[in-house]
Amino acid sequence: MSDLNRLTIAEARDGMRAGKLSSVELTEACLNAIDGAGTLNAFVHQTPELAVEMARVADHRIKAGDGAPMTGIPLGIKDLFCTNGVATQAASNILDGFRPEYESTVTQNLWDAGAVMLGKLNMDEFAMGSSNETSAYGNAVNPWKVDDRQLTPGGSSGGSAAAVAADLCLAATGTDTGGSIRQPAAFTGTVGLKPTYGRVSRWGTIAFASSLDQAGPMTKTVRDAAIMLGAMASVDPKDSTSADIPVPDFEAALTGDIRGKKIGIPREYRMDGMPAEIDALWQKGAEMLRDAGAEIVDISLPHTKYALPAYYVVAPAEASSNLARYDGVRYGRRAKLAQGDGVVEMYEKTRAEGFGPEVKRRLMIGTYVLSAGFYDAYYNRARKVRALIKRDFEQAYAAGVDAILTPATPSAAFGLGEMSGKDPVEMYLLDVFTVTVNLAGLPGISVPVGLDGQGLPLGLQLIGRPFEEGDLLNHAYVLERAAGFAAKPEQWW
Ligand SMILES: NC(=O)C[C@H](N)C(=O)O
Repeated sequence: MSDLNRLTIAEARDGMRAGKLSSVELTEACLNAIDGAGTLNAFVHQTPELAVEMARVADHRIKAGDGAPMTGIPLGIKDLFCTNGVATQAASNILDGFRPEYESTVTQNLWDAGAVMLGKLNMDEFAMGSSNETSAYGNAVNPWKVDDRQLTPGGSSGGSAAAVAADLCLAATGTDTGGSIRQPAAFTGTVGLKPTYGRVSRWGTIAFASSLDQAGPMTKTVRDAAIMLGAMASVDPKDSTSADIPVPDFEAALTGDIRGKKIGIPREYRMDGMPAEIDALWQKGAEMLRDAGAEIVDISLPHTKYALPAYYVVAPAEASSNLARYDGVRYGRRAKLAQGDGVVEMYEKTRAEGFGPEVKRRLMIGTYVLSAGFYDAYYNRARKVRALIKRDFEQAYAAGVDAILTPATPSAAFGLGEMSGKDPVEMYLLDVFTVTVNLAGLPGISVPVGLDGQGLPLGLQLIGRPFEEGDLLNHAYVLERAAGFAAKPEQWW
């Protein structure tokens, strides 16, 4: 079989179980694809020897009849997950040289299930950004391209999205604080699932904004997202926000039957100036779900317009606290000091040269909104707005809505460099459809549904009830099948 790297998780799993291919063959196909894709700058640290070793173990396990659904599946890991002995930098210079002495719960769960690590994936620095351009490694590149215009794969999990879209791995891990899984998935024609807050352990995942961060799968299909979430999720005593709710079989929830389900279309998401293409795609998506037997209802989420400002207060506030630990003493880089420099100069110089401009901007915003005179005016007010946003969703679900359909992004992927130099708020506006879901702690999934006029992928977002990822995935599965999105980027790299 050639092009094994193009397989989905489900196809590879079934092939390995049937003895038609081995994990070593699959892993080697991915390693070759990675070698040929340097221009995409998706993988930033590779672990080829470890990968082949893990694949060998997986093959033995499958032969012994001890395989799990993820056994032998080669994955890319976002650079935000701590991996024991393997460089982990959160795409920041301040973590240059950091090799964790422990494994994040998410990656440990994946390795326990028999998955294979290919290496670490590019991202925005500390997951702050929507274009991958804040990465200390330089940005990853979207495998989709129009003429000679190179495009962003989105962010912050842009390396993960690029790697999955270009078939460098079968799937990848991502994290999502305000849209970092769903937006890059939409920009690359892949599937990205942000689980309910608390479904997946945050232990060992480098923190950005702890009350919003959630890891999830980035895959080629909805079925793969269901399989991979099952392996990533766990009840973890090491994370106090891990929910004590058993992990069900998400794949079994993919019945393809959504007859009688109620899908909400929130009127506040129909923004002024929304491109006609996005609006048309949204309507088409609603029709697909209606044709599958669901009832489409108009709903109101009245506090939506306050979500972005609330997010860009809460997230930087939490980041300023979380990133205080990078002081040149405990992790990664320490600045060169001059004669007579004391500990304060060491902190200052290390942080000044270690953090990039976007991270510094957020740390300053965060410190400001938490400072004595402004705490009530900004931080407390944002927390109250957050509670109202959460209540909007609760009311919709209490009224019988099963899932909510919205666009995933306000546009298709934009050109690299097109946003830089502009007001940073323009980039923040791209998160308009996704941040509400993090503020409310809900599960959300981006599904590729169509192409824009230039031939670039566009995604729709489905938002589900808390801890009902199975039902959400089933809605996404129906949408995926109806849309029949089969386009792939032409290989130019
Ligand atoms: N981390 C994320 O979810 C991405 C979001 N655009 C942010 O910069 O905060």
